[in-house]
Amino acid sequence: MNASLNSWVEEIARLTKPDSVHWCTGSDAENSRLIDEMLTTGDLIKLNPKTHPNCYLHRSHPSDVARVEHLTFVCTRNREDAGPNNIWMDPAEAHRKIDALFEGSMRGRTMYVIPYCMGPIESPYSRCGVEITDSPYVVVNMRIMTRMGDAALKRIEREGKFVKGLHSIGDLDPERRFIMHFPEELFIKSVGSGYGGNALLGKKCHALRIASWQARDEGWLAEHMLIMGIQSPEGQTHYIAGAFPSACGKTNLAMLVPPESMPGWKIWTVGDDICWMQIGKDGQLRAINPEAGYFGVVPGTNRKTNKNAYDMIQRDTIFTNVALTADNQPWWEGMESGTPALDWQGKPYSGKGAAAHPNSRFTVSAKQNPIYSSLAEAPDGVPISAILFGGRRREVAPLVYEARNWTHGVLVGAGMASETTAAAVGQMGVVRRDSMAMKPFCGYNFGDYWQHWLSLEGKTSKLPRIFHVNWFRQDKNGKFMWPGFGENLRVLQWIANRCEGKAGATESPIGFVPAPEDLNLAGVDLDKDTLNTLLSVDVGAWRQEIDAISKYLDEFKDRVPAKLRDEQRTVAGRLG
Ligand SMILES: Nc1nc2c(ncn2[C@@H]2O[C@H](COP(=O)(O)OP(=O)(O)OP(=O)(O)O)[C@@H](O)[C@H]2O)c(=O)[nH]1
Ligand SMILES: O=C([O-])CC(=O)C(=O)O
Ligand SMILES: [Mn+2]
Repeated sequence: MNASLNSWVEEIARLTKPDSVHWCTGSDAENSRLIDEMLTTGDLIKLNPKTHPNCYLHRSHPSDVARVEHLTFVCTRNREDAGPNNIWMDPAEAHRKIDALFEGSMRGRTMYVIPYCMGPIESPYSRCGVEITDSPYVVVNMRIMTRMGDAALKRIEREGKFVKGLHSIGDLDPERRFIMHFPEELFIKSVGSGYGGNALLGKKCHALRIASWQARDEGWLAEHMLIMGIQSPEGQTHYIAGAFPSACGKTNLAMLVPPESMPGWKIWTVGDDICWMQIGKDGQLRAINPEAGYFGVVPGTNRKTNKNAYDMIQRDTIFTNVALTADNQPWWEGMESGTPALDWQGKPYSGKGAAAHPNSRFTVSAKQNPIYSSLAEAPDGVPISAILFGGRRREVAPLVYEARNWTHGVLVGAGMASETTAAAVGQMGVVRRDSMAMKPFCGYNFGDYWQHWLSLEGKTSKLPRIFHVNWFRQDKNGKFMWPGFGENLRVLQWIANRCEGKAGATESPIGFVPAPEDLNLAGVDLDKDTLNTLLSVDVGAWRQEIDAISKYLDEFKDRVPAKLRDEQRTVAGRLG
């Protein structure tokens, strides 16, 4: 047994005073026992076993349904290292403040010790952690989302190094809720929330906030990206990584079903949320998915929009905050069948408002995905041909454009903006800058992060091409102009062809945009005017956009790389 791990666990037990300590093995028997206990306490509700075998519903506290960015801290010795993109607290003060809430917080409860590995156990790109929690819901979710238990513990004992995560649900009072990160200590402390992004510490806290810090030090990237393979009818596969903000389409794109009018195309999912990339021995940027499951947005999922996701959540799935039908089946908005009887809080559904919470989620093993890539567990990951940046923009951003080069692509990512969603507490639908979809997740100063991205160019000549996409442009009536979902493959086809030098494009001040004839639109229902709008670059609007990006960069003062500043001026110059 690893001595430092042991003494840390003992120290935490002295602080939190649980009734008992349980080291999780990850076994089926352990999982069944925890589920049975939660059925007894009411933490889980068994769903209809005829329609949804081994499926459970968890209802979280109504004040605890999403990530809480205003309560999420990055605690570095030097304030500037956390940057204006994070809320900072002095590490000593943060420890003091949060430890007071951990004092005796596990009294009457079991303390679970969860050794986990982010990434395939055998991959040199993977990293391990140990989460201590008093929530059995966290344990059963971590078992799906990570490689948890004995195999991870073995790797931790071998390596000696691991990220520490301490979590307690506390009393769920938002006044006593904090998600704190100590990147210099590889330590996470989270109290007062049981919601996924705040409580499954392997996910956002470790695999993004702490890992982004480690990645900068070690020369790799930890990103909020999906990873997918697109196979052409000729059998050529390109792997693409895509950064879209929370609830902006990563899961759906990663599991895309090709439209009937594109026979022979195949899609393979590698990951739907987090992507770790390193420059491989071959000079290619290679990606692994550090997760083992999906913690996905439920509303909107149906047989037409995302058949792969819909099919896989019919069994062995944990649902959080969905509605229920009269015969105990899960129900949500956009499901397109069935009727809700109880809303997500378990109250009789009144017919007013949403029955399922807009940020209700499913937790399911990646192994249940019918198109899970055969290379998803490859220790060396997959080679990335293209990186996509995208967001929800009802205006301004065209359907797709390609950056001129790496530096321009980094500016495109840095300047990204998107409308806020239900994935985090706060106002919805407000456009905000969300660099590389990492605004809530980068564990250090964005200025340094952009510099890190720029620096990759000096390390290999085989970097992927960079594109920006937007499926969310709206017409005057607020209707999405692009059909989205499976039809997004048409844009991916153009992107794959660009990577092979096979597709045409028109040069615009913001980059290369396809002309209508450059896209394969056979079989898609889209009128000419709509298509022209989707592919147009409104120079006036873009002048305002680049001004806004310039002001945004100003916030990062002297940490903004000069090269990024120059690039922004070049684009401004092109816009006139
Ligand atoms: N109109 C339209 N909606 C989409 C499209 N793709 C996804 N959505 C909707 O956007 C919402 C969120 O999509 P997800 O794919 O779950 O988002 P995500 O980026 O994986 O989100 P996180 O898990 O929060 O990081 C769902 O309600 C989808 O139905 C699209 O191409 N067009
Ligand atoms: O973190 C979560 O709980 C879910 C998620 O993927 C996100 O918000 O981006
Ligand atoms: Mn996410």
